[in-house]
Order: sequence, then structure tokens, then C-alpha cells
Amino acid sequence: MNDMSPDSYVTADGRTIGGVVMEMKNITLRFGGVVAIKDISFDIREGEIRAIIGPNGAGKSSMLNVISGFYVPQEGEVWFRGKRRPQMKPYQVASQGIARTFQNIALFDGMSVLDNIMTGRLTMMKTGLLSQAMWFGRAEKEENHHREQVEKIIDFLEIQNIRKTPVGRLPYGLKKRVELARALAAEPKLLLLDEPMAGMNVEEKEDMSRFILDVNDEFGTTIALIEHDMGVVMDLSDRVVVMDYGKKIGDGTPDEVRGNQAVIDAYLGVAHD
Ligand SMILES: Nc1ncnc2c1ncn2[C@@H]1O[C@H](COP(=O)(O)OP(=O)(O)OP(=O)(O)O)[C@@H](O)[C@H]1O
Repeated sequence: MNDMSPDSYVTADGRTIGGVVMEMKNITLRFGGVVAIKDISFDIREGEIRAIIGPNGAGKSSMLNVISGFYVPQEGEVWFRGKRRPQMKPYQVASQGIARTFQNIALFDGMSVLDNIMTGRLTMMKTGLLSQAMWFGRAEKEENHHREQVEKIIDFLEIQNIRKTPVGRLPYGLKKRVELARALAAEPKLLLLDEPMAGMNVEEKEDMSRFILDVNDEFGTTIALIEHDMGVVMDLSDRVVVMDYGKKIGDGTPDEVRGNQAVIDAYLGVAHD
């Protein structure tokens, strides 16, 4: 699954966690007078499930937006696969193998599940309309390949029965699953999930947790996620970054974070256990 770098290790459940793939170094992000992120550093290792938690307004989404290139920090550096990342547009970040889902579902309601998932492959499509017209065979072959990959994801996430359904008609939990499918269609190396369980009932949360674990396990996808449900975060994650008012107040395994007094004071102590 991963290159066995010297600092690789195998988790209790038998997954291999490799070296650092993404490193945020002293990131500061301001919106006018509001400092959303204050001098935060942390890393993400290959194959791990890394959570970012914190109370409302702590800066979690802002951090995910920095990783995905939607926001450019005023200070600090983003390193990816051992290289400093220059300022990039989100589509350029996506083409490096980083895909994301959004806090508020961002699908095309009028389009079928299948077509929505196909849009996740846009960054990988080589033949445009002109070449399709001029060199149909090659374009057709490529289209078939994309369809095959999408069908695999549809099977994996168990959504065969809704593949032709317009997304707008689906219940919330399934829409979130389709969003995950669309992100996976880009075959990401690093998958960013912005509150994947928000608004879900217990059963939907269990399903989504299982799919996140399966994606990580089956495809070796590194996952960084923001989530409010503490139970979910502690069960799923290998390591957790805790933010509060734009600052990092904790970073470690779920057990380390649970025992961190600053975290308890800021967040966990307030009826989130
Ligand atoms: N586009 C923006 N323009 C101005 N201020 C912003 C913008 N995005 C975020 N902020 C501010 O930055 C701070 C951090 O917001 P952010 O959404 O990153 O926090 P969060 O931890 O994700 O919160 P929540 O859990 O409520 O989603 C907040 O004070 C917020 O109002």
C-alpha cells in the first residue's frame, strides 16, 4: 500500500501508516480583522485518518480550505509530498490528487447520481469535445474507462439502486454518500471530508463511518476530516488536531487528545463526550 519509510508503523488494526505527505507550516489566515487561523503547524501521514476538531468558528473549515487551495494563507507554507507547494488554484490542487467534499452538499440536484459522480472525473479527462469529434475511437475508449471506474465506486458504496435517480430526490444521508462517491471518482491520494456526518441520523452515521474506514483500508486513501460528533472522531481517527479560536490547542492520538486539559476545557468538557 505505502512506501515503507523509516517512520512507518502498523496500527493495532493492521493498517500501515507511512511518512508525512502533507505538512502545514506556521499557517496564518486572516479575513480583514478576523484571524481565522493563527500560526498553526501539523502534518498528515500517508494512509492515516486525521481529524480536525474544535468548537464552532475555531477555523476548521478554513484550514480544510487552505489544504484544498480555496484559501491562500497570508503566512506559512504548505508542503505536499516533500515539496513546498506554490500558490495554486483549487483545480491545480485537485490535479495533484487531493479531492474534497463540502459541508453543505454541492451536487447537481437535477442530474442523476451517475452523472454527478462522473463530474468527479473531469480533472482526469484528457479528450475534450474537439478531439472527441476528430478522434472518436480514442475518446470512446477513454469514456468507457471513466464509466468503469465510476461503476466500481457505485458498487463499493452500495448505491447501484439509485444510480439513475436525480440527486435532488434523495434523502440527505444518501446525498452525502453520493458526494463521497464523486470525490472518490477523482481517485484521490488525499481525501478531505468537511463534516461527513453532519445532519445524519445514527444509522446513516454508522454507514458513513464504515465507508470512510473501507475507503482508507481498500484504496489506501489518506483522509483528513472535520467532524463535530466526538464519538465518530475518536473511533475513526488515528490522530486528531484540536483548534480553538484559530489556534492549535492539541494534537495527538484520540487518547492523548482526550486527556489534554486545554482540550477538555475548550471542547470535550462541554457535553461532547
Ligand atoms: N470567507 C470568510 N470571510 C470572512 N470571515 C470568515 C470567512 N470564513 C471564515 N471566516 C471566519 O473565520 C473564523 C473561522 O471560521 P471557520 O468556518 O473556519 O470555523 P469552523 O471551525 O469551521 O466553524 P464551524 O464548525 O462553525 O463550521 C470565523 O470567525 C469565521 O467567521
